[in-house]
Amino acid sequence: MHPIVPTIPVLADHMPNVPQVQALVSFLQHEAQPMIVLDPDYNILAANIAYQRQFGSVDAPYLGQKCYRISHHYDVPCDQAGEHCPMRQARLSRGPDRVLHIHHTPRGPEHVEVELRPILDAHGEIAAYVERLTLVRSASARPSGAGLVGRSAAFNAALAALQRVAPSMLPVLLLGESGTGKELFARAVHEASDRASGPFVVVDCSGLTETLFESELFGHEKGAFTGATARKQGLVETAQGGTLFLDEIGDVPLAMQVKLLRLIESGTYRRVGGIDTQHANFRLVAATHKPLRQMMAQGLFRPDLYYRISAFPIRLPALRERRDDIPLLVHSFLQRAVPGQPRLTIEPDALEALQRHDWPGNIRELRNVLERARLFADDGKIRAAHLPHWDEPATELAMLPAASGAPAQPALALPSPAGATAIADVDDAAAFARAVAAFRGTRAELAAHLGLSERTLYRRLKAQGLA
Ligand SMILES: Nc1ncnc2c1ncn2[C@@H]1O[C@H](COP(=O)(O)OP(=O)(O)OP(=O)(O)O)[C@@H](O)[C@H]1O
Repeated sequence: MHPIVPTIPVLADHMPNVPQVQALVSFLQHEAQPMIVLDPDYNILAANIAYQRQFGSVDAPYLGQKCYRISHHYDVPCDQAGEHCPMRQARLSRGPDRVLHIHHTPRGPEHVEVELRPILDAHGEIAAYVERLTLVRSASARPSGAGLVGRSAAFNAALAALQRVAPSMLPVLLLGESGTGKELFARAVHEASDRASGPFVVVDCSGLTETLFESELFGHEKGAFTGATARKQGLVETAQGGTLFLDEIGDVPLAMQVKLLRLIESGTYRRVGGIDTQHANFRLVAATHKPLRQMMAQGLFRPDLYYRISAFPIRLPALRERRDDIPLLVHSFLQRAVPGQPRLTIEPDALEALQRHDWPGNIRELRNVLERARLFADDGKIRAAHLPHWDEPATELAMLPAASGAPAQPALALPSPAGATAIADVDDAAAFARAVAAFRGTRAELAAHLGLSERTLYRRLKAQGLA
């Protein structure tokens, strides 16, 4: 029996009579990555086997179709629909262009990296284009039970930057408000890099004293200080061959910043109490919600360290800058069903209310609001009445769902007297202190209530002398 050799589908009538293009089409057949050949008028002339497998669909023939129809369901090229069109760019520069798009695929919308290269004929004219498509697995454009989700322009810009930098060894600096997903992004940088099979080590730089910071990071020798009964491996050593994520780098004490700089510049360090030089091997990702440039001007952050870590800054958008993503995030979180509890759905009025809110606590706050609403959704449907009353004056009671009109609610022992501060006010130090004083519950509950991470809450408490 002869094996069946699949042939590359080609739109023969439209194939340019250019030998290079024809040779290319047969060459592409054996490429592992999905590729198509386009004419200068956006028509798909040929597609390789990998493309057929990943993007082809029997119900939607693509040969002879416009690429923007197939990938975006648009009637006009991407640039006329408000998106970046790589063909337009490649035509202008006569060189390759790369862009991150969301494509319709047989599985639904997916993030795809598109690279387009023009093919020139003997006269130097563009005869065709080759488009290579790479599925981006770092984030989902559909509701997903885990990982990063998003598809708004602001999210896509951050994701495109992540895709660019991940394969390199450049340090990455993630900048964004609390709860915008800095840790999740850092993990995604690691997973999209060559070091994905190595360790991903998180160092929380906040709340660590100088001595603790040094021994946590570099480890210590036996007998280095009272209580050092054995040699301890530091986090830099744990991160060997992987990624070291320095979370809240803006909180590193000045005296430690110089040691951190030395580590990053020389790739070497010494254990506390040790004399041998150790060699580090990690990729650095750092994050902060603090204005590092401003801190630099105030003498609170070393410029040499700043320039070292900020080679590739990525700004993570606040949730209010990516409101289009709220339905997607909501459906993703509702998918993350609690074991033993039925899946929830959300009514349009609730979704609208969520899209109107400003989300000072960002995605973490959204998760918490949904977790709370879950407790009131007796019939499995989240309604606007199950959400906090953001329109009312900022009191703790306004954070409770309405008593009237809402379906019977459990008598939740939700903390707090009226007059305590709600989420929107926590940037104000006095209001924050009042909220803390008025709150009755655990630290974790207080953090959830304020839309802060426990770490951020701890930092704020310490900074204001309330810890
Ligand atoms: N794009 C996203 N898709 C899905 N979940 C997200 C996304 N971004 C953040 N989250 C979720 O939001 C929560 C907060 O994210 P994360 O801890 O990464 O934020 P952060 O910016 O590091 O916060 P902090 O600065 O307070 O530590 C987590 O539960 C995370 O899983």
